[in-house]
Amino acid sequence: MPDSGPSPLPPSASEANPALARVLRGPSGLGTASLSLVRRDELPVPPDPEPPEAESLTPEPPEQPPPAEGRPIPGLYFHPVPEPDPVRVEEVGHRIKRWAVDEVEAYPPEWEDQFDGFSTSRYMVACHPDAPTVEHVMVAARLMVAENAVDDCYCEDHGGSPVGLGGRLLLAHTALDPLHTTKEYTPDWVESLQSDAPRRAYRSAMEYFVQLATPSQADRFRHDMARLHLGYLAEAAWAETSYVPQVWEYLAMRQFNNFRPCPTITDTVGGYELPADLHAQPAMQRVIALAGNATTIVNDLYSYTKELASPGKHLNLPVVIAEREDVSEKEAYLKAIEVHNELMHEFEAAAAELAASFPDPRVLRFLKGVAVWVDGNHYWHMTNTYRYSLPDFW
Ligand SMILES: CC(C)=CCC/C(C)=C(\C)COP(=O)(O)OP(=O)(O)O
Ligand SMILES: [Mg+2]
Repeated sequence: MPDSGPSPLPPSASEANPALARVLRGPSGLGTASLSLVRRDELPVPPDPEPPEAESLTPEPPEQPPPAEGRPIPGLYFHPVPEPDPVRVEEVGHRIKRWAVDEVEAYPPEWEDQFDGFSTSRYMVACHPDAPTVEHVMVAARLMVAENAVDDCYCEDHGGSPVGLGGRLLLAHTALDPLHTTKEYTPDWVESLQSDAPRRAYRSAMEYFVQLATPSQADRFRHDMARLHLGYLAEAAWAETSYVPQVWEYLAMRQFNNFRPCPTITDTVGGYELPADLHAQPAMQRVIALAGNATTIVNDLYSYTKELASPGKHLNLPVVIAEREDVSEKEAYLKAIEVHNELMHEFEAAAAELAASFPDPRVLRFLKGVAVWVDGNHYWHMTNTYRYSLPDFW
């Protein structure tokens, strides 16, 4: 298996937990090379536009973009990641914009700044350093853009609303999980898939995804997307009645309205398969759920000020804790950090336990892929200063 760089854990944590360190290093030894089905491609380095001057023949080191900015939330438990490969970031950036603009018309020209500010390519390259080709990263990038188009256009920022959301989500879900019906009604359904940006994006992103995924990986993804849509519906139902859930109820909703569909495609994007019966093991399901929950509470923390500034009451963990536990905004935010940290520790403990008890190389590589996704997700939130800013609590 290609090593994707240094372990995302600081040495002390890896040393303290050899099973976890092994998970993060990934499988090695006889037979494990075949777990990567495709070799990682290298992008050609573009030629210099000007031939070098005679006096400047001393080779200059290649120019690197400055490291991304952003500061971590004080007290948050996370692992730093290496800066994502800049050549890949640029290439994925070009390709994803071409896809979004030309192939699926995912957004109107006036949203271009927001599309660029989202930095899909940096996000996905950071989360999938073991993808064997740029096209593998693109599969994750298209799905990410499509998922955000649905969230923005149906649920939130760009004209979304809780009213009628169930119908819209169900019809969009058929772009992932096709309708099988009579000849008379099929053309109407096919036409509907082109009728708005979320459906065009879902349909196209899924078409690319199934070309790389096995049938069981595609089915896993459909199931995770149904979970996500269920979470959106609970959030919308509470918004319609102005219900502020209890903290545990909020956490249950956020386990579904969750990043889960992103880390669970790590094997498809990595060019191998975690077989369905291993994916379905209860211990694996717990690891995946904890990883999804930690990554999603990271979003609640980094997007806190953005959501406070948005119209109406936007639920996130600090907001719900403040209201339901009758504490100040700052106390609630600090408690939400503790909730996140406990989820992260539980995730790592569960992953280490599973790795030790089930040292199948595909399980180890998948666990590593999920752990790297968790760290890349934190990196993206921390460095996305276009989108997020920290509250003034320290
Ligand atoms: C990419 C994907 C599967 C997203 C699904 C759920 C989702 C939109 C999030 C977990 C992000 O939460 P939120 O809607 O609060 O996003 P922002 O805070 O607006 O970035
Ligand atoms: Mg948020």
